[in-house]
Amino acid sequence: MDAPNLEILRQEIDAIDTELHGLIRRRSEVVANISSTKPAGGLALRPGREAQVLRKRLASHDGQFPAGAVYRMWREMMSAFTLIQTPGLKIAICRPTDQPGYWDLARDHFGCQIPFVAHDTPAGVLAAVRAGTTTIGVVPAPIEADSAPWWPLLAGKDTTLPTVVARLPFLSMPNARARGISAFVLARIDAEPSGSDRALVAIEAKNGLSRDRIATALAKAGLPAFTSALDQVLAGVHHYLVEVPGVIADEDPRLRDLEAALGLEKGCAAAIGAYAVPIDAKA
Ligand SMILES: C=C(O[C@@H]1C=C(C(=O)O)C=C[C@H]1O)C(=O)O
Repeated sequence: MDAPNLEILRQEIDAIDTELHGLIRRRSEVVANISSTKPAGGLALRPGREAQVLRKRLASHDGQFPAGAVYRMWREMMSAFTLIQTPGLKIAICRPTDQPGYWDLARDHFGCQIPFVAHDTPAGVLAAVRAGTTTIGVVPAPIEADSAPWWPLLAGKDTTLPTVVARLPFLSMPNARARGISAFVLARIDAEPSGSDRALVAIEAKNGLSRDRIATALAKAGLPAFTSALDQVLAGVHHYLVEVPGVIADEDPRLRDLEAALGLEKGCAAAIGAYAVPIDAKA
């Protein structure tokens, strides 16, 4: 068999690149049309839709080119399109100097175009997100050992409080620093369903609640069984973070039934957001 003609093959690559580039510019025009339907001055981010786009790409991918590279190309593209639609968009990241891994998580997700601002604490990120509508926050995922957890604060009623809208990594990257860590994305928009999601419910109680008691109350309220739960005692008050399948709006009447089933006052159970189940979590 004759050796492949490099000149011809490279001409083919050039033709493919021209086509790909043209498609990206065409996609940009479609995004501009979508953008014109969105309210001005807001955050043009649709995390549920983005998760659907990515799941579709990864489900239909095969061949030698790494799925992670496809994923990152789409993340770069979608983040640039979010930036084009959202003047003033910024990412506030909790990135203590000794934990660079969170920066990698945020960059793998939000790409290289959106300005990033580093903060030392989740409280700093939360303040930045609350200061305007176009700052998205990235904070470490909750852990039980945390002495100053950020998530109980999201249960408040203040309109500047953000919700959890995504969990990172959606797909982990092989060369990210500190693999195994996760982060939550906070934004001042409502969480939206992607088809496979986890809703976060924060519960505040004066007295401790057992996992069994919470499980029974969830069932009584017609809510799904929890997939994870963690607790924290802050200034003598017990806080629980319960994850259940789906997306729950804060006005969902099942939250009021949950409070009743737990013998708590109205407002003690709050939906604080939801995230698309990461690809990694299913593997
Ligand atoms: C294009 C949109 O805006 C953003 C960009 C997206 C994209 O580039 O595919 C998807 C969702 C949004 O975060 C949209 O809302 O569909």
